[in-house]
Amino acid sequence: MRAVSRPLAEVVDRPVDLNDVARGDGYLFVRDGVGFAGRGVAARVPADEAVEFLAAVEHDDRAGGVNGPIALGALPFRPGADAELIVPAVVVGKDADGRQWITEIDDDDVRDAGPLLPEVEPEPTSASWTIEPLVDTDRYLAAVAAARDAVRAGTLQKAVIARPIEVRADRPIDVHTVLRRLKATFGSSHRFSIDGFIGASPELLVAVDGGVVSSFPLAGTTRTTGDDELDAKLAAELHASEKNRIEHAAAIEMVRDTLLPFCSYLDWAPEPEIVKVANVQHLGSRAEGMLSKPHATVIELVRALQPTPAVGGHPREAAIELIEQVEGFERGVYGGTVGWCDANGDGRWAVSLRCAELSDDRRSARLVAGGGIVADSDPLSELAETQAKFQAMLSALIRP
Ligand SMILES: C=C(O[C@@H]1C=C(C(=O)O)C=C[C@H]1O)C(=O)O
Repeated sequence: MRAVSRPLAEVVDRPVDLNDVARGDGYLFVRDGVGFAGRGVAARVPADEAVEFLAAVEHDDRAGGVNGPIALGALPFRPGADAELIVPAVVVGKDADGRQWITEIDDDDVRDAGPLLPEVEPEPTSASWTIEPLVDTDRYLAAVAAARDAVRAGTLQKAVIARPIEVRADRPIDVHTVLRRLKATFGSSHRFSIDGFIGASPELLVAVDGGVVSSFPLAGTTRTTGDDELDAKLAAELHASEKNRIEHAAAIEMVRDTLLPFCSYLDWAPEPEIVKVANVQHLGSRAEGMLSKPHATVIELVRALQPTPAVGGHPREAAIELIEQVEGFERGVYGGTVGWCDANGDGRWAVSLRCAELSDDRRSARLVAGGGIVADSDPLSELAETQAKFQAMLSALIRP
């Protein structure tokens, strides 16, 4: 397989929005205008073989030092689960320095990727909607209580309990329109679209960029209200809350302990910061370090980290066992990770949160949200937290 990369300006003479390249049938992974949009499928490869596969592609880099072909996709919640990544036939990339390029797989048997930009604007149509819990609220509340009791009994330090809902529309959901809305409201979150799996995750699991590794685990949540003064007060309470500090510590300690053996050094912010998105605010702790040489690929780091206690719990095995016993549904890709890698093993992976899985006919979507449970967790407050988290996708999907 061969690939050619060129400056985007050689191909298009107008500004390109990655959401328009991906639209309803392509691939997207972007945050703050930096990332990729792809079209067409050149190959599907097992995630653990993706870096090797890409390294075997002959890359003619006429754009000068760009990533070249990439593989992107989603890995399920369950650790080590098989997953395939997609190598798009055409990829438009944008980096933080403002460079824009296009990489095309130059192969006869690659499926037609269609025009790079849409011929028609998406039409934001209105529809009527129903929303239904897929697990009874009582069952969810009992699951939270069971997790809390397990922590009180000393079996666990923390477990994340989630619940699914289903949104149904009377006409197909237009993914292109939804992606544009997510960009408008959640521009700084990792926005993704992969075969009907769409979302806007605020949480970076891990990124590798030329030997530099970073991670930004989030855990501990409060709401936003639209009133900046009140939001600041809620943020201060979150920062001071013992319960949320315990939830947060479990997540960052695991991420740090997992990354350290791969690193020559790793720096941590001494205090968590507040990460505010449109619907909620979190405690987050940024980490950055240098990988030891020869350095691990981003896929190896993803496999080691995933799931962190931000979505699973601590200890991991006991938490996953409890989750599977009490939650009452299959998580699938929720709580997994979504991202991309290139031939050098660089890449960026977000935790699969604030997301929706669309049905093949795109008339329904499953949304899942959860929260970390510790000894002092209150089931009804946790229910309210999931409702706040659902707002991210609900506000992008539902426009009656
Ligand atoms: C589990 C979710 O979010 C995670 C759990 C958090 C918490 O318990 O406070 C915060 C951010 C995420 O790491 C979700 O959005 O479904």
